This record gives sequence, structure tokens and C-alpha cells, in this order.
Amino acid sequence: MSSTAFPTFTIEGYPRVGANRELKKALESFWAGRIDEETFISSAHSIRLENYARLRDLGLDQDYAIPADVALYDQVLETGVTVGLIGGDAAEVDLTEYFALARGTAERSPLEMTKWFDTNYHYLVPEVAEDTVITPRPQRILDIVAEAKEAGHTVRPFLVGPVTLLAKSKAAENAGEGFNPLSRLEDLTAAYAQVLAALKEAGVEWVQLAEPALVADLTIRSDADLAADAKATYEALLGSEDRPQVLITTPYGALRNGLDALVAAKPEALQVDLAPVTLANEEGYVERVAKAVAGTGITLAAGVIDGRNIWAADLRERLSVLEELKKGGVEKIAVTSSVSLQHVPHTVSVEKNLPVDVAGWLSFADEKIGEAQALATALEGGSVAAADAFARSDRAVRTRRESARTHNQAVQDRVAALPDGQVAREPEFEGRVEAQKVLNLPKLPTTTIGSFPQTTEIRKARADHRSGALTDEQYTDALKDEVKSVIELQERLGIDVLVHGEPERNDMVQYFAELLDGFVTTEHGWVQSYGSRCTRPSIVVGDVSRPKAMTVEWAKYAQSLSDKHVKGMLTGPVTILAWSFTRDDVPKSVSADQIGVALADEVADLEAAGINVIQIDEPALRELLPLREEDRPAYLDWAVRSFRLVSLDAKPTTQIHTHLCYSEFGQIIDAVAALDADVTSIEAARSRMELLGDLDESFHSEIGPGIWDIHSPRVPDVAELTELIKAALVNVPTERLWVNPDCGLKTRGYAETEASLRNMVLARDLVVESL
Ligand code: MET
Ligand SMILES: [Zn+2]
Repeated sequence: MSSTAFPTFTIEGYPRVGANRELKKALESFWAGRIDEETFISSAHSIRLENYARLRDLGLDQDYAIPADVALYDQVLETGVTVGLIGGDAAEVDLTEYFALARGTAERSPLEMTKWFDTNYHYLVPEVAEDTVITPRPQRILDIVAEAKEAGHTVRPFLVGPVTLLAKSKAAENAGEGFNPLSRLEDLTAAYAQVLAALKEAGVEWVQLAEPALVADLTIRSDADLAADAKATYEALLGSEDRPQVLITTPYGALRNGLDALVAAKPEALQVDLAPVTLANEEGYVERVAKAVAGTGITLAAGVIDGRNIWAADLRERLSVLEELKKGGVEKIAVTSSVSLQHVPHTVSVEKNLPVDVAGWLSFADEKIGEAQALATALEGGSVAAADAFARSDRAVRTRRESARTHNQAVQDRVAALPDGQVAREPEFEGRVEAQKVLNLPKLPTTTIGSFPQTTEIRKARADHRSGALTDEQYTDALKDEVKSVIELQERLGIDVLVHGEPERNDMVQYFAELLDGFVTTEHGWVQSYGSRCTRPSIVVGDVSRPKAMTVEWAKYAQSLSDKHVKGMLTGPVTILAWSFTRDDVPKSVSADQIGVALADEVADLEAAGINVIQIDEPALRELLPLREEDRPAYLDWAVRSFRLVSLDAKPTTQIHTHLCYSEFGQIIDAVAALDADVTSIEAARSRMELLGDLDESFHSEIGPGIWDIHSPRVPDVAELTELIKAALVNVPTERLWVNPDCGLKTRGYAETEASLRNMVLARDLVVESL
């Protein structure tokens, strides 16, 4: 085997969409037919090469320091197609087929998409059965290597590892009862062996296989069994001489049984996640890693640069972790990131509107590469060898700690005065049901989830307002017109509980982040969410408070237009945190409490303005669920508490709604019940009300299982909707059932919205008649 040493510093992966979202634009133009395939291929090629050049200029100039994590849509899809778990027996998967798998076509649904570990990134879920043919297609990755080489870059090919690929797959529909995708591990390993052999043949000396499944508790395999799977797999794969040197990576948390298992298989390099959050949660991990790796000759790629957060590293503290490893007997140490940098934006340097002090506290992907380099240098020659970087880090740590922006005594005092432990609204649910009879709602009330279609006019008005072409007043007027027409539409359709349509919100989290103290937002801080979709997470910088009411004027205006109840609309603390970058100097639970009380003030102001129904959205409740089972109860405790803080002092007559979507809730259904909302609307159409079977007596709230899947432009007909309402009534008594869509309508058009809502009201009427 060749023996080019592993680079002294590297990263796990890098944002793929391009500094100016070039890949997003190329993809969307290609899908829309604005550019042809050849043009698309050539822009994707340029984007990859530009990224490599940028990375080299940032310091990743050693051979194999640049990870070729270059999937056009998703790394799981890309790996699946390369090793042949996806794509059937076709020798090649062309672009049309590739994007059909990702996005579906008129005739065929796409692969399911779901969250990648506990991140906000979505991957495509491979479907596997006993008879799935596995057709390795090494040419794809060889082309990537060759293209890079031609431009002068020796990159490190990137694949999701075999254990994780299967652990994150699902049983195909034709699979036998109880089929576990991991039962195909041996077959799949043989396919990886072929791909590795082809890379070796092409002269590649290092390849990267990502195995994050080993840091999570899965429902389909225990930690010990999965570790045993990994050991067997890698002993087989690494036992061959016919391969490049292998880096196995384990991002997103600490290994347990997987640590000894992977070390026993003797990869040439092993990456572990040593981010501050991981170490805080897993005492003694550094020591455990050092012990396992010392004396084995394995290069330890120490993931000391936090790839999930945007704070400048405390380089001295980080260096001490590296030194502990060294003292622990680890001979070869490389510096890397804890996870792929795909989860952070490109660079702070393009942000022109950040407060200067805050800008100095941040590190996005490019800045993190500089930190890795500084640490690698310091590990060799002490911190003096990277004096500038250490001085900058010291300044960032100190000024941030001392800043008035991070510490607000009034907020801290207010939260400190709250009772410890769980809080509860009074009276209990039954008492509130009595009190809320004054709302006078009909049987099976109809409502919507909040947003109405964000038309091109609204988007244009927002852009014009930003550019100064519309004055504040003109912009507000345009939005008011929109609210008015949304209210009129709902009146016309005969919906019972109305919404104002949320036209003023660019995004359900950023809207609040901009109005709350303690947050900053970026101009260019885009992060890939899936495919061509990017989000721009806000940043929680310090203690959070509400300088003034945020939603009241809109709610009040909308309510003034109707005699029906109009819902006040808030995003809950957990979702605000899940979709933002959070502080690393306090636990998330602290920020959650602060946001909770800030929103409680908003609830009081909404009540004072005559709003009787208030919805607090928590679509991301499931998302922050820790990967390790033992960490889950504590999380659910603070998450539920923060929600309850929002509604704690609401009047008994105020009906509190919540809304959840995006995932399977079976696992957290008790926590959803514990939110103690009066009404819960929840995504259910795609699973045809399956979730209602999971509800037991502890779930007392009224419930609106979504009957219209708003993720597609399809208009459901009355018969289908009637069916779904009746299906819901099997598990939910009439007095507790609401009728609503699955989620907000902002991505829909008006035509299908109107038609679908009309059918929804008709279906409700039919069911009520039949009762
Ligand atoms: N109120 C929000 C909306 O209707 C809820 C969205 S949940 C992702 O858009
Ligand atoms: Zn939703």
C-alpha cells in the first residue's frame, strides 16, 4: 500500500452550494429548462473546481487535505448511486434518473427525505429489500478525482460508509415483514470493496468513509450490535491490500462501543468528534479516545473544530484537548472539524451589516479552516508559532464574555425568578375546555395553519422595501391589503377560525429573530437544507428579550376585519432555537426559558388586543431530540417547559393551539401531550392518520390531524377528505376533532389553495351532517 501521510489538518466536508449559491442557481435553472444539460454539467464542474481552489488558498494545500464531498443534491444519494445501493441494475445513472430519484416525476414519487442525524439537513432515504441489486458505479467517483487532478488538486474522495448507509435506509415496500436493511451489509461491503479497488487502481491514496450511525442510538440495532457490524465490515474491507488508505469519520457525537470496534479494524486514520458540546456531554471522551488509539499507529483526526456552530474557537482550550491526546500516547494527530462544514455558511468576511464586535466572535467555514491550521501549527511549535490566530481568538473569547450584548442582567433575573422544574397553566385542561365554551365554535371546527400563499407580489414588495423602492408605509399598506384579501377569502370559504396569512414574515424564525434582542441575522449566511434549498439561520448571541410587541398590530388589524376569531401566530422557543445557531456559553435550555418568557409577554399583549386564539408553532420539537436515548428525557423536559412558559399565564378563555410537522411523532408523542396545548394540529395526511393510533388517554388536547398534504400542488377531492375526517373520528371523539391542512400554505398557489380549502369545508359539512 502507498504511504503518503495523512495531512496535518483538514476538514470533514465543505459547503457544496458555492459561495454565492451558484449550485442552487444552476440546479434550479436546469430543472426549469432554462439551461441545457451540457451547460449544467459545465457549471457544476466549475463550481467544484472553484471550491477546490478556494480551499487550497485557505491553506488546504497538502495532498488529500481537500475532501471531495461534491454531491449535486445529497451525499447519501450520491454514495448510494456510486456503490450501487440506489439505481437498480443500470450500469450508469444519468442526470435525468438522478434527479428523478431526488425529486420525483409526474409518474413516480421521489425517495423519502428526512433529517440527517440531529441537524437541519435532509437526506434522501435509500429503499432496500432482500432482492435489491447492488451495482457499483465507481466511474462516478473516478471522474471526480480525475477532474480535480487535471486542475492540479489531489482530493480525498468522500463516501458515506456502508454501515451508516444501511442504517439510514428503510425497508422497501416489497421487503418481507420485519426486514432490516442492515441484513444486506455483507453484500454492500463487497460493492464498497470494488469501489475502493478502482480508486486504488486510479492511484488514489486516501479515501474517506463517514460512519455517523455509530454515534447515535437507533431503533433498528443496539449500539453494541452496530459496533460489531462495523467491526466485521471494516475488517473485511480493510483486510484487502487492494485499496487506498482509509479515513473513517464519526461526526455528530461520541462513539461508545464503536470506538474499540473501529480501532480494532485498524483504519489508517480515524476521525472523532471532539467539539466542546460533545465533550461537555460525554465526560472522559478525550481520555477514552487516547487510550483506544495510543500505540495502534492509527492517525487520529481530532475533530476539535466545531462544525455545527459559528463561534470562533477558543484556540487555547482547543489546543489543550490536542495536548491531552498527545500526552495520552497518541503518536499521530491531525486537526479536523467535528462534522462536515456543510452545516455552516461560507465566510464571515462578506457580512457587511454585522455589528463589528459580533463579527469578530464568529467563524464560518472558511474561518474554521484557518483555526484548524493554527491548531496544527501550534501542536507542532506551540501557540507562539500561530501567535496572530491565538491573539485573535483570545480577543474574541474575552470581548464576548465581557460584552453587554451577551449579558442582560434584567433577563437573567427574570428567568432566575421562575419556578424550577415543570410549570403548569391553570386551570387544567378540563377547566379550560369549560371556560373556552365562550368561543362558541361549531362542531369539527375548520382552520388553517397560518401562512397563505406568498405570492410574487408579496415577494416583490419585500424586495422593493429592502431596496428602498417602497417606503415603510407603502410596504405596510401592501401587506395590509394582502391580509384583508386573505381574511375575505376565508370568510367566503366559510372557515371558522381565521388567520391573517403571515405575509409580513420572510421566515417563521427569522421574523422573530429580527425583532428580539439577543439575536443577529446575516445577509449571506446560507446553509443547504436539502437539494437546492438553503436557509439562513439567525444567530443567538446573548440573553434574549423582547423590546416591544412583535405580532400584535397584524393580529389586531386582521381581527378588526372579521367577527370570527382570528388566531395570533407565534413560533415557539424550541423551533426558534432549532433553526438558529445557538450560544455555546450557556445551555440551550437557558435561551429557551428566555425566549419562553419573551413570548409570554407577546401572548399577554395579544390577549389585551382582543385575540382569543393563539397558536404557538413547534414544528421542530422532534428535530432537537438527542441522538442518545439517555439524553432525551432531559431535553424533552426543558423543551416542554419552554413551551409551557409561553402559555403559562394565558387566560383560561384563551385557546392555545400548537402545530407540529416534518416528522414522525410516535417517539415523542408523550412530550407533545405534555405541551398541554388546548388544540394540537399535526401533520398526518401522508400517513393517512396513522399517528392517531398512537394516542392514549394522556393525550387530552383537541387535535387537528392535517387532512390535506400541502407539500404537493394536488387538490384533494371532497370524497378523499371526507374519508380522512372519518378515519380520524375512529380515534378522536367528535368534540375534540378539528379539520385543517397539514401545514402552512406559503409554498402553494392561490388556485389550489382555494379549491382545496373549499373541498375541506364541504367535507367537514358532509361529515357533520352524517353524525
Ligand atoms: N404558521 C406556520 C405556517 O403556517 C407554520 C409552519 S410549520 C413549518 O407557515
Ligand atoms: Zn408545519
